[in-house]
Amino acid sequence: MTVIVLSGPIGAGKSSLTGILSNYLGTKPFYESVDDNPVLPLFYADPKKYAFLLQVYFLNTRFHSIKDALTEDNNVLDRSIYEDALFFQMNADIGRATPEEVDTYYELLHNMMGELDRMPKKNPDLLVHINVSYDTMIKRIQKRGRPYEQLSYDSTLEDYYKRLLRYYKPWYEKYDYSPKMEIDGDKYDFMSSEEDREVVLDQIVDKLKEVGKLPMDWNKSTDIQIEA
Ligand SMILES: Nc1ncnc2c1ncn2[C@@H]1O[C@H](COP(=O)(O)OP(=O)(O)O)[C@@H](O)[C@H]1O
Ligand SMILES: Nc1nc2c(ncn2[C@H]2C[C@H](O)[C@@H](COP(=O)(O)O)O2)c(=O)[nH]1
Repeated sequence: MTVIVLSGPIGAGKSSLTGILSNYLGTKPFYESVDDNPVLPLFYADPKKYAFLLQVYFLNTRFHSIKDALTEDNNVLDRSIYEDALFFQMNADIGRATPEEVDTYYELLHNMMGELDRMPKKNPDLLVHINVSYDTMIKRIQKRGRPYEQLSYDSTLEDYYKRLLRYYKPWYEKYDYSPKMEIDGDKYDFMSSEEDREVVLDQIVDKLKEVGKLPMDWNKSTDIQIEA
């Protein structure tokens, strides 16, 4: 069994690369609950009121996905549960959670992570982190077009997104639950350029070989599923 998780800021390309990668490797994609998430639009309309509820919602859905992913066969997840605290801490730091909500959240997170420790497989096999600059992030958010994520919806979103990028750098550096690698999301347009897509997939395949999750002589034409 091999579990790959994607990480990165909003609009970095996680869902897109999850689809491309799982299709390429012949594995199952697991997507974050976004378009069917009833709390997300509420959060963007009134962040202070809904930050805690949204976090509990995401934590719950992420916990479900990761439990499935860690018990099923090979798969790719479009965001890691390890990013959950990054989002909540950032929101708490800008005054969107009470001290009681902060304490309750961390206790809940601790309990849930304790449950994961009891799973036969505790951690993913590889984290693929997509790095993007602020300009790229905004272009992609515009391209995707969710109204409540647009800068025109709320003038404080510029600061929120810039802050999010600042939180991601130390988060990635500290991350040590599994081997990890970075993809340059500014440089590679893996959506429209076949050449760029190949480069990115090659980088991931090379890393999977390096960490012993693909045979060294694997190539797509051999059509072998990633190794248990
Ligand atoms: N590397 C890329 N090059 C060009 N467009 C991209 C790239 N990655 C994602 N996109 C586009 O940006 C938007 C956001 O991508 P998405 O995969 O939803 O990001 P995330 O899941 O990280 O929030 C989508 O419209 C997608 O087509
Ligand atoms: N406050 C939080 N917001 C979150 C969290 N995880 C995702 N999100 C938001 C950000 C986007 O608006 C949307 C989808 O995220 P993508 O990165 O997939 O575009 O949901 C979170 O934990 N807390």
